[in-house]
Amino acid sequence: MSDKTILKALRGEVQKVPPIWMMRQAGRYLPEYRATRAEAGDFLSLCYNSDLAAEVTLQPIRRFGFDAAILFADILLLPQALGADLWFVTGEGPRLSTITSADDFSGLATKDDIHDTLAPVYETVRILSRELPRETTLIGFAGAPWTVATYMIAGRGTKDQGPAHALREGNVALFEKIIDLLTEATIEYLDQQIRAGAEVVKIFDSWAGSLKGEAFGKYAVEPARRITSELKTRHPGIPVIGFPREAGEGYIGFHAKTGVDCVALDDSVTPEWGAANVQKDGCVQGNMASRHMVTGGQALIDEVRHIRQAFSKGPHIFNLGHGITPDADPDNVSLMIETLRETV
Ligand SMILES: Cc1c2[nH]c(c1CCC(=O)O)Cc1[nH]c(c(CCC(=O)O)c1C)Cc1[nH]c(c(CCC(=O)O)c1C)Cc1[nH]c(c(C)c1CCC(=O)O)C2
Repeated sequence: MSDKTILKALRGEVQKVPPIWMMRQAGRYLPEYRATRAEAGDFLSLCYNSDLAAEVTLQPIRRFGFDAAILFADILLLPQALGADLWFVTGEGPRLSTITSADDFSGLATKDDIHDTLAPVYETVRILSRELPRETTLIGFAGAPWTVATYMIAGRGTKDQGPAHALREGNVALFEKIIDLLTEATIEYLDQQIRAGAEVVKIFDSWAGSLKGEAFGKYAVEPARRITSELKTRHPGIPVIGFPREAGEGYIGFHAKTGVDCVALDDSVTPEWGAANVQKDGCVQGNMASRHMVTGGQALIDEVRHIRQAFSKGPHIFNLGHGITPDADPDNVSLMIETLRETV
């Protein structure tokens, strides 16, 4: 059994000091990231340059000594591998060709055609599994089908995921074909990441919170369950982290319904609520507000201690509730880690 702290937490061990990593830990708040990104040319070129993608993955490990490294890539590389056009508009975010008709859908590739495009990502994973310190866990990831579908249908990020909800209500057959294709392609994508050396995989469902009631069950829970169960059949024991962001009540029972080993919590729930309602079923990850990485000070210190204490009775991986933002101060990241690791 591995003694890596992240893997221990995922096996359900309660540790005196919880392991820590941070969503978007490789990112624009770090000067060394901005330099490597400039060397690559643009964000997508960085994602597909295995040496430079491995380099930016390692930067926050060298600087801060996090317990886990997350593969540097993006959830939108999978739609690109399926044939969608993808580009990033500086200061605005991603743009994609849209999928809103049966014709658009029939132009997409199949789940087995994705690997030529994604081969550099698998190579990044192989480099990282050689170069990471032995105590650091390597996390692979993909977007959840619903979240990826919201970008493919709208062609961009949306506040309320309106276009995806409209398709779900107006043409459920087409909508479900998109979800099925993404579910199957995600299984193949994560399978290859695991073969290349990912020790854990995380499924990012950033827009799960806009699915309510039955729709949450069908399009957030069920795809996560299918992906998790198939990966665990192919790779017995592979730990899976689910992140149905802003699911609220939907977090309750998510471990059991999907089979994930860990549920990542955003900061719209309190750690006390998370401990009582979610951690009782298994490991949780989270959930400090990202703004503390901008504001720092005593409030940051108090909040790290508060979260650590609230989750101290069960398995816990310390993290933010969402990604760190470009305006964050790296010194606040150091302060968070020092505070967490102080003995109490
Ligand atoms: C929705 C989503 C995307 N990408 C991702 C999600 C799900 C998680 C979340 O909700 O944040 C996930 C993601 N994106 C990135 C990673 C790498 C690993 C990590 O450090 O966490 C991961 C896991 C790098 C990235 N992905 C992106 C950046 C910034 C790109 C840059 O360097 O300019 C990084 C480091 C770009 C991106 N990628 C995406 C958007 C909307 C944007 C633009 C917004 C922004 O600029 O922050 C799609």
